[in-house]
Amino acid sequence: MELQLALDLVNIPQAKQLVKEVEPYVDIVEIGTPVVINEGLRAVKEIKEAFPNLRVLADLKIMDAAGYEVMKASEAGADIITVLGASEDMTIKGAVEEARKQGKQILVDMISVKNLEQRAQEIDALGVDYICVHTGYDLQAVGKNSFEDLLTIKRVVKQAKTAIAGGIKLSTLPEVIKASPDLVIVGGGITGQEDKQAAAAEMQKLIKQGS
Ligand SMILES: O=C(CO)[C@H](O)[C@H](O)COP(=O)(O)O
Repeated sequence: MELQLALDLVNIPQAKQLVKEVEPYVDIVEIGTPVVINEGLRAVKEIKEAFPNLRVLADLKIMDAAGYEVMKASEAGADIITVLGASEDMTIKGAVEEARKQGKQILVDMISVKNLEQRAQEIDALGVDYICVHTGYDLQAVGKNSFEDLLTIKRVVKQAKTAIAGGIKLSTLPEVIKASPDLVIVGGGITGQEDKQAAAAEMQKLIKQGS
């Protein structure tokens, strides 16, 4: 089980400072969608250059023209690029094909997918690297989480690694760990804490114990 730090509400200097604080405790750094919108793929490039030992995920949430976008994110230094599970199969296939050419990985974000069980099986057959259940900020605001969805994909996904994102905190991490996802993605649960290093360290400790 690995830990991914999601950076969503920061600029590039703030992102660098944050990663510096928690670097020993995380496996992957996510350059979140809002950061890419604000700063462009330059954010991916700068973080990868500053922290070459960490894997960097570009959360592009690709919905179309995946080959081109995966190529651009790869050129910027991303190791993993996200594509939406709600997109067409040919989009996801295009993403996987380009990622293979570039030696990169694809994480499919299942945010807003209604027929999760069936869609996860279809996407698993397309050869993606990760399938991630995700409760976005808007549904988190009305008290939703993805814990049940994680159990669903754990049951049906056979090839891809499984991941979970959306509002995970230290208090809810044990429940997540029990379901044994391959990847736990945490944003505010670390970045919103006074002592970010302590939060990340504690999370890594729980994850290692549960692995
Ligand atoms: O992709 C995202 C929002 O669309 C976030 O990066 C993801 O939800 C993790 O952040 P948090 O733990 O704060 O919910």
